[in-house]
Amino acid sequence: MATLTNGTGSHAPSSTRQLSTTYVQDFPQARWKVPLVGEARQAPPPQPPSGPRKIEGVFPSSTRPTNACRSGDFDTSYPVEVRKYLGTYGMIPPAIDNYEAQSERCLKLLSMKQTPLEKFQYLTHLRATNVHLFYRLLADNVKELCPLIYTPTVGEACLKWHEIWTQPEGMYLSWSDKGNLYNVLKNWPHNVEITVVTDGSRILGLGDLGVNGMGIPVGKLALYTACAGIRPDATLPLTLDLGTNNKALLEDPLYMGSRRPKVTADEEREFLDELMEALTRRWPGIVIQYEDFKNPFPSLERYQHTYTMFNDDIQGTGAVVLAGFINAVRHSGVPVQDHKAVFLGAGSAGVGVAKQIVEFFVKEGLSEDEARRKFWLVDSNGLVTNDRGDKLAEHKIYFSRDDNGGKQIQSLSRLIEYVRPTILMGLSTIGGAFNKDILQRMARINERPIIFPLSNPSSKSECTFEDAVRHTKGKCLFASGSPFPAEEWDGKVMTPGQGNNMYVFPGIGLGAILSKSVNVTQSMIYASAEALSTALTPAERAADWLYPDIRRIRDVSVTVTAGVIRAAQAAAVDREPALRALSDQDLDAYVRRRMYDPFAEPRNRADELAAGLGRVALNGAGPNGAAEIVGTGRGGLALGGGELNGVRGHL
Ligand SMILES: NC(=O)c1ccc[n+]([C@@H]2O[C@H](COP(=O)([O-])OP(=O)(O)OC[C@H]3O[C@@H](n4cnc5c(N)ncnc54)[C@H](O)[C@@H]3O)[C@@H](O)[C@H]2O)c1
Ligand SMILES: O=C(O)C[C@H](O)C(=O)O
Ligand SMILES: [Mg+2]
Repeated sequence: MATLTNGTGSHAPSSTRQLSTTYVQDFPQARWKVPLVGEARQAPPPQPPSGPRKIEGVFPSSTRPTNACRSGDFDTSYPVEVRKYLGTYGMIPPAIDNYEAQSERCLKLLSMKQTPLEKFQYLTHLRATNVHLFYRLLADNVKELCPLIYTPTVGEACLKWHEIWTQPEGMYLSWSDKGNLYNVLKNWPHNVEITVVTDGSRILGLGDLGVNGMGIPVGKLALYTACAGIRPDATLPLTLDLGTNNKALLEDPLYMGSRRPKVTADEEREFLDELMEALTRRWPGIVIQYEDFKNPFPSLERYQHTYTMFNDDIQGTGAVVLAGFINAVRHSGVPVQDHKAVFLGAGSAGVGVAKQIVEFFVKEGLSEDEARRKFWLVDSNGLVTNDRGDKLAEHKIYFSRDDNGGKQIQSLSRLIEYVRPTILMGLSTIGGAFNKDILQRMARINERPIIFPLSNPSSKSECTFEDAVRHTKGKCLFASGSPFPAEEWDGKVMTPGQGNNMYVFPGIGLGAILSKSVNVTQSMIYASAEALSTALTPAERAADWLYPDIRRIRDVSVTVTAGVIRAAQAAAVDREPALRALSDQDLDAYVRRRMYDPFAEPRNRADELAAGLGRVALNGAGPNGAAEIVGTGRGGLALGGGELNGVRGHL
């Protein structure tokens, strides 16, 4: 049987590489029967025979993979012989496209879709029908397409998931599967290196969406592939169906999750205990990213020292905001020790970010207590203080103020006058909370106010970039969670930073995979922030940017990955000693080599075919007479005379 390639591109030399038979997006329904406890598993479906493929015109069906929908195999850039090799000959329109034609067709189709959600649906369809083309298109148009497959459009897609769902794209594990999770996971046909898991209980700033939250793991993992080159078939989007308290969804006949209230915290913990064990038994070495859980602190504390896992909303967000903060502090002209921060929102992201910045202040020479006291956190009950009279959630206590002199400040504008902060962060899910008055106050107090409205999606952003520029008269140093267009002020184009964890989680995950880390340590998270903060070009810095151009995200992810690997080595949690000996330059090159390149896919298939040529020679001439294959890189493949990677063959 053809086996899967390693998900990060850690292939054998291309000539001996074997073909991936199926892709995440296109598994056959019949294989998805879940065995009940004690029930014998369904007999596996017939597999293509192992050993070299026969290269003979159209393959007899017995030698073809059983799943006829291997989406990457239906690439219209494959020449006739590759199509025959893959068993897709006759199933694709006859013309052999080059990438330019493919891209033009896709972008035309995309432009015909009226709304972002329709564009999201088209791109979902493209991924399901030609996964490599989807990633080629994404690589070439990352700035334009990311907002359509990820934040903010993914938020709308999650709200409507039960109405727009067309095909499986990941796994759902239900409360009723408890005790049987490992068996259910066995249904997943691929070798998984990374999973993103959510219980759907806090999807962006949109609240509890139950299994509609699946859009988030799907979107995050698409970025893992696009930004960090983790092979699509090595990623597993995972949604826990543990009930929902969203009444509207529970009453909606189209809702696709269990119709039960959310399980208790204790029950969820038991479920997660089993899940963590099952995932690592099924795929030893798997990296597990927690995403969009309502209260993610207990699970992070419980698993971070025993599994290779991290929480993106606490740690990834902390890292990405720290990176932008480091750059903003440089541009602000205010010395590090003189900064003071007001945070609207004291949840997983707010506290995660504040803790990460505390670590930075400490590295800059402040004592931990001095650093902690630079933060004034506000939640839905006002300023978080020791004497507020309510029982504070565990994670807020560290930042709770004891110097408020008995005063409980509930208005953000009064708090700003009281604290006179240099930094205003928004992680509250309250769209528009940074109104004109707030922004003007910040601009009166500071020469360069640092304004980070980080809530997602755009409708929940505490302010728009346009408002921030206008009401601070172009003085703000700005980053938001969701993307905003550039603005002009005083004849100067101002570009907003996107303080979204998408800049770091791909590199954290890839770094953990490549270094084979046993844990994801806090030092690895911190390293991702430091690496990101250094990844700007001189031109980007000169223009006061806080984050690198998103179009360079693959290069940036290499830098972040390398930083994470070095931190894993320093913490001695790595299990890939060979990487320790590499120079920094060689480590970068190694990371790049391991990344999936969707543009190389046509060539990879041709390599496989070329590798089969020896067998053809043994068997005699192929059915099409003499032909040669030429690789044309991005342009796909064309039949004709020439050489491919030094391999010259006749069919
Ligand atoms: N930019 C990023 O990369 C990024 C990363 C993670 C989370 N986020 C966004 O941050 C937001 C919060 O996420 P979270 O995980 O912390 O959620 P959470 O539910 O844990 O926290 C929300 C916080 O906001 C507070 N809040 C709610 N209403 C308020 C009000 N009227 N005034 C003041 N505070 C109020 C809550 O009390 C709570 O402390 C979400 O919109 C999420 O999408 C952004
Ligand atoms: O999903 C995002 O865009 C960022 C973040 O993880 C969030 O929860 O908002
Ligand atoms: Mg999140």
